[in-house]
Parts: sequence; structure tokens; C-alpha cells
Amino acid sequence: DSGSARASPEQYDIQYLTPVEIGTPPQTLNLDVDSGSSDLWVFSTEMPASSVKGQAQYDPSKSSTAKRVQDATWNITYGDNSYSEGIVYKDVVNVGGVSFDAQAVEAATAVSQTFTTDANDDGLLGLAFSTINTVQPSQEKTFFDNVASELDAALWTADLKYHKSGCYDFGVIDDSKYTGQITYTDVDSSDGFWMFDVSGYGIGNNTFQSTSFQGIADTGTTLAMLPAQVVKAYYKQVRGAKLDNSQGGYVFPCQANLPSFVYGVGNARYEIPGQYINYAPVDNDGTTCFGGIQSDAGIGFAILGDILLKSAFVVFDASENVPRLGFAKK
Ligand SMILES: CCNC(=O)c1c(-c2ccccc2)csc1NC(=O)CNCCc1c[nH]c2ccccc12
Repeated sequence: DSGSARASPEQYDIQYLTPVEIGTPPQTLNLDVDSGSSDLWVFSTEMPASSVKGQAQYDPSKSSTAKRVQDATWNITYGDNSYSEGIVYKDVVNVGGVSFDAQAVEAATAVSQTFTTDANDDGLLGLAFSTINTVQPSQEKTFFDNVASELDAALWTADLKYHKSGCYDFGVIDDSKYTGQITYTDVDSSDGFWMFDVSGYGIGNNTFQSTSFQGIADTGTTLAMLPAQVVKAYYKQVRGAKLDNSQGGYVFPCQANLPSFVYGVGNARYEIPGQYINYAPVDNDGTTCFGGIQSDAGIGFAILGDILLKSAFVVFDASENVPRLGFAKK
């Protein structure tokens, strides 16, 4: 079995939304496929109308295959202090043609303002490791873990693009989506993330620095959160850039000519065009812009979010006893 689903960007590529069918007859919700968390949670008819501003809601009472998981609850808080919580159903979930008939669908009973204000995002589909799923008293499995044994290959791939729709594929590596070789690197999943060693970095045409650091491949985080020293060195090359704590990170004049950023996986090098690192304006007149590369201070590891991932074809491979990540140019 294999499948493919579209990943459509929201404004500024803040996140990518993928249509997911839930229940019988199918209810289509647009979810944020998130390799940085492991809960499949959705806006639902179980939450107060005041928290819903345009999102589609999963209605278990309209699904003949929905079954309540008695006494099960969940709650999750992300690093940006957004959160959601609720109750649990088992139901049919279909992503790009790959289906599982008893997927834990975590129906929200409450969500924070961040999620309420994002009208197009109907929830998240977590694809990190099931060890960090938040359902209690008994943890549930991610969609990928549930379908892995049915897939032609126990892997999924991410092909995100800059201000354009991309694809998530399940069970197959589509060779037409990348060029050259795929460079694989082992994953340390002990924290529940797709964590690997970044072998170094380069800024613009400066020489590549072979100083490695640990990072996670995280499709659910918009920006790249990198070691403070790397970030400082990057913005030193940007005239007018400054760390503005009121904005929560580095900002610069929107007209700035940003250097490219290179990250290493093993001996391979992947370049992010400078343009990708101009994330979005922070003011209405568009004079000051917020950087797509920010510090990972306080997190404990780097986060390679969409800003970096969209420059590569990425393979999330659990087909061997040690999971691994593959990166290729495209
Ligand atoms: C800023 C979002 N990222 C994180 O908090 C995060 C952290 C993290 C931990 C502490 C401080 C900062 C970040 C570690 S792994 C990790 N990755 C995830 O948590 C991935 N899921 C993010 C889901 C998410 C959080 N806020 C949103 C707003 C819109 C759409 C999706 C989201």
C-alpha cells in the first residue's frame, strides 16, 4: 500500500495543510502534518462554539464507525505555549489513499487562542514517535505507526515547497521528486523526535564550518531554531539586523539582501536561498521583517523546521531497526 497527499502552504508558509478523511461517511479536515509531535487531534463538535472560528469540526455522532475510547483524555502544550486538550475516539482515517480503520482521533474540547485564530487549520496529524503521544491512561499510536506494516516500505517522505504546494507520500520514494543521491543519517528517537546530527553549516559563500549539533526534522515548526552562535554569525552578515526581544527574535530591514544558509548532513550540503530566510513583515508598512532563522536557546536541541526542510526532499524511514532520515536536493 502507498499514498500521496498534498501539502498546501498557508500565508508566509507558516504551515502546510493536508486534507485528511475521518469517519464514515468521510469528513474531510485540513490538518498540519507534524513530524515534531505525535497526537492526531482535531477541532470537534465537542468544543465550545466560541473557540471555533471557521475551522471544520469532526462530528463523531455523524460517523457510523466512530467509537468513544472510554475514560481516555489527552492534552498537549507546545513550546510557543499554544495548547489543546480533549477526549478520544477510534475511527477510520485516510491520508492520501492510505487508510487505517481504528486510528485514535483526539477530539478537542478546548484549544488556545493560537489555534482558534487560525481559521484554516482543523488540527494536527502527529508523525513523531508514538512514545510522546499524550493520551492517558493508555498511550495511542500515530497514524504512521498504525499503517507502517501495510505500507510497501515503512517510510514517508516530505516534499515541501516555498510558497507553493508540495506533497507528503506514504510507503514509497518517488524518484521524480529529487535529484542526485539521498544522503541518509541515523536517527536517535529516544526523545520521541526525528533527531539527528547536523554535520555543520555555512553562511553565504563563507567556508563551511564542520561543527556538528543535534537537531530534529520538524514539519510542524515554521522556522529554523539553531544554536545561538550560528544564528549570531548569520545575522552579522545582514546589514541592519538586530535581536529585538519585543518581537521575540532577530529582525532586519525587509529590503535586506540575505545570504544563503547551508546545513550539512554527513558529507552532503543543502542550501537555503536567502529569500527563504525572509520570513514575514512584523509591521504593517513592511519595513521590518522577522528572520526565518532564530535561536534554539532553552530548547536543548536545534529545530529544522519548514524554512530549512522546504529546500530538500526528506525521507522519514522506519524500515530498519534504527530509524533514519534521508535528504536529497530537488
Ligand atoms: C513552535 C512550535 N514548536 C515547538 O514548540 C517545539 C519545541 C519547542 C520547545 C520549547 C520551546 C520552543 C520550541 C520543541 S519540538 C517542537 N515542535 C513541535 O511542537 C511541533 N509541533 C508544533 C505545533 C504547533 C505549535 N504551535 C502551532 C501553531 C500553529 C500550527 C501548529 C502549531
